[in-house]
Amino acid sequence: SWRWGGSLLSPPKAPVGWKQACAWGWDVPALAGGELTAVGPRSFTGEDCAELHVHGGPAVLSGVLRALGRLPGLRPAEPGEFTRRAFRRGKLDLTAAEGLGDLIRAETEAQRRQALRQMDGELGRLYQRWSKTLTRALAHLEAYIDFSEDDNVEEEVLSQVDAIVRALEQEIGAHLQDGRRGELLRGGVHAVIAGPPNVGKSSLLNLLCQRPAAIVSPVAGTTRDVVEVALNVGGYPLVLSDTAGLRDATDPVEQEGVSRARDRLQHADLVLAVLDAAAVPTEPAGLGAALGSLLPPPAPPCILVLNKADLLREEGGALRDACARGDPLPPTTLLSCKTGEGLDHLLELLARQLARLCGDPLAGSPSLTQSRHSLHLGDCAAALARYGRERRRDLGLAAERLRLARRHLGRITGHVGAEDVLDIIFRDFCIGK
Ligand SMILES: Nc1nc2c(ncn2[C@@H]2O[C@H](COP(=O)(O)OP(=O)(O)OP(=O)(O)O)[C@@H](O)[C@H]2O)c(=O)[nH]1
Ligand SMILES: [Mg+2]
Repeated sequence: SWRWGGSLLSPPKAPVGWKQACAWGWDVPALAGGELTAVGPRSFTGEDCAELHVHGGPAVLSGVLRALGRLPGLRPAEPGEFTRRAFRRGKLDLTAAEGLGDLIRAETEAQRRQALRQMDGELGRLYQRWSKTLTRALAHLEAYIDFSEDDNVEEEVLSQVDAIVRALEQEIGAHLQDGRRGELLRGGVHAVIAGPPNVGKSSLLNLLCQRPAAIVSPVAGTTRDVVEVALNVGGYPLVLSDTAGLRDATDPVEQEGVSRARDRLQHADLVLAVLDAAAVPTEPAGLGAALGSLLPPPAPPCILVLNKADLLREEGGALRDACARGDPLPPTTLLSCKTGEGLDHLLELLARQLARLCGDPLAGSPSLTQSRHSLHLGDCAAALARYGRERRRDLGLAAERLRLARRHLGRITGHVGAEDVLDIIFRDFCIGK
């Protein structure tokens, strides 16, 4: 196959070899004005590949592509075709392919690290290990079913299988309950700026993204639509939404804005609750009550921002003490969107919360990164739980549960037929990879 910069030209049935190209008398190096590398089976796809290294100007690229396209049997690659071929030849499993897709799309350092780890196959190896454990348990169970009557297989084999399945069920359960760390890091933490009208929510959004993304005005009820920006805070991806001020609005358009704000709050991973520093109680209990009336429990993780600190007079000292004391408050900071005072502290609190939500992508066992994985793992855990229930009644049925659990694991890594997901996964790749 021919690999050309960002795209692949390859006939599906009759790969064009280097010798064939030479037989056509096609002087590739001269055409490309650069070097040609033919790689053996140790290439990305596992196939013989040729890479043309040429100058990257658009005219040169389209000229070479046009020339290649005129050769019989050559065609541009489908999106993700390289990776699909690598998968078909067993060079990588589905989780690694997904990791590669994430790596291509990674926008922050932490995302890059997580994707790289997945692409290296760590997540795939974890699921493979579980799959092997299940295969072993299943083999023992089947041996018991087939041979226990001849007394060749001891009764205790059954309790060993039970113990293996229970341990695996627990391990999968713990993996599933990781607070969606991997998914949050992959898709970005969705944080919502919420608070009463006119406290400086839109000013805060603009300050954090360093541009006038949202309209700011002294009129209470200015923001109605949700304004969303994507940010990189300390290497972690943050999707920040500015929302309408929460109040019992009479204007129907503002009412719709408030309803959208509440909807966003319900799905938020993190809330930046903004209050006017000059209009809040100065002791922690009173502050906690003000926050509680804004965000009734169960509230998502939150940072309390007391804005307009530049307008504070003598009450500033007491508020500063309250912020430093914390408990019973969430992480709290004084801020002035006008002067920038307190911004460093807010960014520090934000980075800390993001690190807590997303975790260290390099620490511990690799995180679950896709809802596709959690779906299959959930089904796998459910099958293991049913094994526990059915095992005393019907060993044959219990064995079938283990087979089913193993199939679900196999669908994550692609070792069991997963044709329907293949199209979706590889379609999402950039052309040529
Ligand atoms: N002095 C002072 N004024 C501020 C500060 N932050 C915002 N303001 C002013 O407060 C007013 C309201 O600011 P916005 O950012 O529009 O407030 P909001 O919370 O988005 O308001 P709504 O969209 O109406 O809910 C504007 O006049 C801002 O200039 C601050 O830190 N200090
Ligand atoms: Mg606003």
